Amino acid sequence: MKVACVQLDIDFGNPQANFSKVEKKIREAALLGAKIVVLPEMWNTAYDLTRLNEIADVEGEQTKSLFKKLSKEYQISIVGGSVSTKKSGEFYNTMYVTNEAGEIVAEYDKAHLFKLMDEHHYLEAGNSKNLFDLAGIQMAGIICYDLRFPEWIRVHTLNGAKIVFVPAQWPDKRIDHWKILLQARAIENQCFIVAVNRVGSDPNNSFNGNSMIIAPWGEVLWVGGNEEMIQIVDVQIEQIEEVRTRIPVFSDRREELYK
Ligand SMILES: O=C(O)CCC(=O)C(=O)O
Repeated sequence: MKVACVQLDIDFGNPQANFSKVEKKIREAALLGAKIVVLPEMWNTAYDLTRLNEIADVEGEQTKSLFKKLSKEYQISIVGGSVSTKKSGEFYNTMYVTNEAGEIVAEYDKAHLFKLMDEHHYLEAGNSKNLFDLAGIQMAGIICYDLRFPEWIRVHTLNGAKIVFVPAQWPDKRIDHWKILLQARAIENQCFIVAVNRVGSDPNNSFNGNSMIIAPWGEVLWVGGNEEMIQIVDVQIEQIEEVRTRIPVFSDRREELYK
């Protein structure tokens, strides 16, 4: 399964520029042969939180319509990173996912809001899991800070997720945490992790990419540099079964001890 990570810079508070860049990048990834295209977090506005009322995507309509159009045109799935949305008058950090038929198969609001970047002052937290099926394979998506909650990823892999997507705007000053946590989540859950971070900077932070694709044994299949790039990796789903047979972590769990 060919998965494309689209690592990009984001124009602060300028959805128009970001929509046109993202459309171009998705087209480019599709023409390179990707079957699943993955974007970073809050790519429509970046963290311009004080202006969300003007710039957030109302009911996610612009995002959904772009993804549906491109998914149908190229028969690709899009794991749409996330966008800032305004839904029923409240603001969210929302991931949309489309399948190859151009149907929306997931809508997820970031569950753990990141106080260090003021999300809790401006956004509402989501309360639902994010499991979806693409090409007959169960997958899951979390967003950035959600990565620091191993139980949140575990609940998704216990429900069958074989690939966990992690779009982010993870600042360079904590990039070591990002890399170590991503690798740990892949090893402990014996699943693929596909993580896409942004590059560039905003008024408060700078971002150095390091997007990653990690195999269920923990091997880093690809790590991005510090600039915009599209990378396609062929993810071999059958590796999961091999790893889970070699070390049967899921059947060795002692659920009764974990309360
Ligand atoms: O947990 C971190 O260090 C970064 C999290 C973050 O930047 C976010 O959730 O937007």
